[in-house]
Amino acid sequence: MSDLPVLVVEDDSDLREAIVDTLMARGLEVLEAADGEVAIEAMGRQPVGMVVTDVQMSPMDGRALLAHIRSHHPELPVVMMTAYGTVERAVEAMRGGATDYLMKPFEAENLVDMVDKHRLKPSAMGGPVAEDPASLRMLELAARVADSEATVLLCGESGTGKEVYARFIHEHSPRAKGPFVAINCAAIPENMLEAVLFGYEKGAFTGAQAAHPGKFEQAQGGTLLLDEISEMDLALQAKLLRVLQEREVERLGGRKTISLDVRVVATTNRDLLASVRAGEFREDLYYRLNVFPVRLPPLRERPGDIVPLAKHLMEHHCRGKRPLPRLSEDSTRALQAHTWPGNIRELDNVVQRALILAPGDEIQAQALHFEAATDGLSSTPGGNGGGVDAAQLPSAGGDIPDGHALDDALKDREYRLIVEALRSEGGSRKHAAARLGISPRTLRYKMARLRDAGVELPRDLGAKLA
Ligand SMILES: Nc1ncnc2c1ncn2[C@@H]1O[C@H](COP(=O)(O)OP(=O)(O)OP(=O)(O)O)[C@@H](O)[C@H]1O
Repeated sequence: MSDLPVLVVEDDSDLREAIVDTLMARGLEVLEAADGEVAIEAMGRQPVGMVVTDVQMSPMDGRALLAHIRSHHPELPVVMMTAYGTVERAVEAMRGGATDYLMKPFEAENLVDMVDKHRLKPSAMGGPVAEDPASLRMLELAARVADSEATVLLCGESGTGKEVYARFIHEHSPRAKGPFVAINCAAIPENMLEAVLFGYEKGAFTGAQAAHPGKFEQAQGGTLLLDEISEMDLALQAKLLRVLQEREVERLGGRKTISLDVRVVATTNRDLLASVRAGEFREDLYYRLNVFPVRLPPLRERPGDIVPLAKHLMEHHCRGKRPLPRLSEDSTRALQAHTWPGNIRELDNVVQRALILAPGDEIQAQALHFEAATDGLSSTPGGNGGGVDAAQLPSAGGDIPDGHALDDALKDREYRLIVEALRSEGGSRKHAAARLGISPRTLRYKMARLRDAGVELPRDLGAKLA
């Protein structure tokens, strides 16, 4: 999505015009209002990325506007413009929850710096698409917490965008210039995870031919994302807790401790508190990670995002390859009617399939094939059980990747076997793994790899451990 507009609220029309012109000259989208009431109306019509407001206005002044914003959009950045010499006003504004203040008269550069520093920039660096009010609230929250050093725990179903939000938090934090290092705790074999996280010295174990810094060290000065933290075994959880408490790490086989300056963001698609109750996750680690929990709602709870996300994903996949097709009205309706158990990852798969099936300039509903396994059988408009009917493939010149047919067929077979095994064992990973003749860890690993490859496992499966 494009950047959210900056809302300028000022009753002095000359000053308002000057501010608006200054911001527009920098390429920013701007909305204007002459007092608090008009500003609230404008915010009701469309989301904004920041408010710059005067204090003294009528009928509704800046203080009342700020109070309204804090109760309706708690995380929206608000900069108050106060008259020179009224320091008390500035203090009062900050107490009322203003993000910052500008003392009048101010230079154009000060204004621009202030706006650049605080405004929400969802489109920057592939940031989250957020159009639904629920997503905007989440984005505001993420922007607010980004500014702090707090450990963040992002919880949400698989495919809701936890990693996207983790990056957003990093990119909007004072550590943005530092590294962002991600590690998927479920995708690394158990016996390797400790070495990967904490690093090792040469000879620490068979095969350690050279010293290697761990992910914690690699993230120095930046952010470390511990993805799927619930999948870490209890012994390693204890070591992780120690590292987080002491803020220092010791490489495997090493003797010196290395001080850490790393902000940690963790994600989970399981109810971590339930894992604590079940004795699978350490309570002390849970509380250490849960300093600032952010829940990412499933896509079905933010319907206003579905079409903007579909367009964003289409743009992403078409860039440099083909002109962007339109979504027909019936396909828009079908997208909105689906419940998206696999969330945005499922939407991405649907979009990619549609682009293959509809090489023209419009995507019709029959090109939309929803995941077969998500709701048992089919939710495809064409009622084909979710599978792609060969008759619907474009005859020639279609954008079908070649050279991966065997690979895809094997992945497909593996996926089906895993789903079948999980189904027959009522979702128990332990028993499904036994049925497949592999360890539960390997099953978890394969499931994570499938997810990374964009394959969504049915939501009702794969959540139980025993
Ligand atoms: N708000 C968003 N805007 C744009 N793309 C998004 C958004 N949310 C998710 N995506 C895309 O959807 C896919 C899944 O997102 P992501 O990997 O962040 O989900 P997740 O919740 O971390 O999933 P999992 O729990 O399975 O690891 C990615 O391709 C990501 O780029």
